[in-house]
Amino acid sequence: MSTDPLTVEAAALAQAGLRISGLSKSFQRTQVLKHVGLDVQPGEIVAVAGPSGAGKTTLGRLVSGLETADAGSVQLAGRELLAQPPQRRHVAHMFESFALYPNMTAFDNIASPLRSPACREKPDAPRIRQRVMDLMELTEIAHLAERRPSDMSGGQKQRVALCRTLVQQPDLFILDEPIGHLDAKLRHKLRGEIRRRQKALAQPTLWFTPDVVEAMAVADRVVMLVDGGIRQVGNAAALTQSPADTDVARLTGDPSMNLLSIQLHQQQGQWWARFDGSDTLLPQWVGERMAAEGVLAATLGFLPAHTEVQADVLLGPDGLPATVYAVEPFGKYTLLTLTVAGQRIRAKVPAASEWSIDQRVSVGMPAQGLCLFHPNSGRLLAVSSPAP
Ligand SMILES: Nc1ncnc2c1ncn2[C@@H]1O[C@H](COP(=O)(O)OP(=O)(O)OP(=O)(O)O)[C@@H](O)[C@H]1O
Repeated sequence: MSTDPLTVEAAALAQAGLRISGLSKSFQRTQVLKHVGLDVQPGEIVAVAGPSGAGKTTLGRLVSGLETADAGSVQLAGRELLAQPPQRRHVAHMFESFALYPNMTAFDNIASPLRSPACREKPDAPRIRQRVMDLMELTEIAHLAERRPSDMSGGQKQRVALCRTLVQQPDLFILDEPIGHLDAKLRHKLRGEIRRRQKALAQPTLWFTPDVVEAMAVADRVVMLVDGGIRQVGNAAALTQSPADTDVARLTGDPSMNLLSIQLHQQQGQWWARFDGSDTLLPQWVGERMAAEGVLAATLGFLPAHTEVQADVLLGPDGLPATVYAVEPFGKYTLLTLTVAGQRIRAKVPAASEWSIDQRVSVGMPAQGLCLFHPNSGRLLAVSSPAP
C-alpha cells in the first residue's frame, strides 16, 4: 500500500494533538456528556469505549462540529475548534450510520473528500485513483468500485465509509464503530492494518467502540466512558487488572472480572464471609480495610483466568462452595460458569479437565490480583498485589 507523504502545510498543521477539556452536553434536560477531558497526542490512537448510550457518538459529533457543546473547549493543532464551522475543523469523521451518497458509486463516494473544494491538498486524478484503490484493496472491496450503496451489504457500506475517511489527510481522524459490521476474520485483519496505517501518520485518531477488546487491540490508550463521564484511562493491563470501579470491571476483560458481593463478620480475630450457610476465611487485609471504611460488606473482584476450581467439595477454610452451571469447551481452555450462593462467576480452566452440570465444586480466590470494591459506590479500594 502506498501512502502520500503529508504536504508541508498539512504536516505543519498536524504538529499538535487534540485537547478536549470540560466538554459538556445536554439534550432536553438530560446531561449526556459530563465535563469530559482528554488529550490525544499526534500519531496516537485513543479508543473511547463504553456501553450503548454512554455518549461516544455525541462526543465525536461535538468535536467535528455536528452538535453544539454547552461548555468546554476542543483544541486541535493549536486551534480552538468550537467556534469554527465543521468544514473549517479539518476533521475526517467516519459516522456510525455511514452517511454515504446514495447516487454515487463506491469509488466516487471514497474519492469525494479529495474532490471537494474544501480539500487542502488538491491531488490530481491519477493520485486520487491510486489512493482510493489502495484502500479498497486493503479493505477487500476493490471489486465493488462501480457499485452504488443500495446494492451493497451493511459490511460493504461500512468499508466504503471507512475508506472515505482514511483517504483524507485531515488534522484528526474520528472513527465511530468503524469495523462493527464486519465478520470476525476481516475485523481482526483491519484492526491491525488500520492501527499500522494510523501509527505511521502525524495526526491523532479517536476510535469509538462498545467493544473493549477491540479498543485494547487498536489503541495506545483506552478511555472508559460510562454515563457520559470518563471513569478510567489506561492500557489493557491497567483496565483488566485494576479497574477503577465495578462498571469498568464488568466492561473489560475477556471474559470480564468476577464480582462477588460479600457480607463480612469477625470471629476469633479473623475475618469471614458467609456463603450458603458455610463460612469462608477471607484474606485479613480485606476485613481490615472494610472495617476502616466502616462497612461490613464488599464486592470482591478476581479474573476468571486466576480462579481455581477443584472437583471436590472438601473445602479448605478459604474455599468457596459452588456448583457448575455451564461448561463451554473452547479448545485451548474450558470456560466454566459457576453458581456461588446465588451469584454467577466464571473460571478459565485447562481444556483437559472434565466437568458436569450441577457438579459441586470448590473455588479458590487468587491471593494476588484480588480487587476490593466499595459495596455502595463500586469504586476500587485496593488490589492485593499485581496479578501474576
Ligand atoms: N439528538 C439527540 N436528542 C436527544 N437525545 C440524544 C440525541 N443524541 C443522543 N441522545 C442521547 O444521548 C445519549 C448518548 O447517545 P450516544 O449516541 O452519544 O451514545 P453512544 O455511546 O454513541 O451509543 P451507541 O454505542 O449505542 O451508539 C443517549 O441516551 C441518547 O439517547
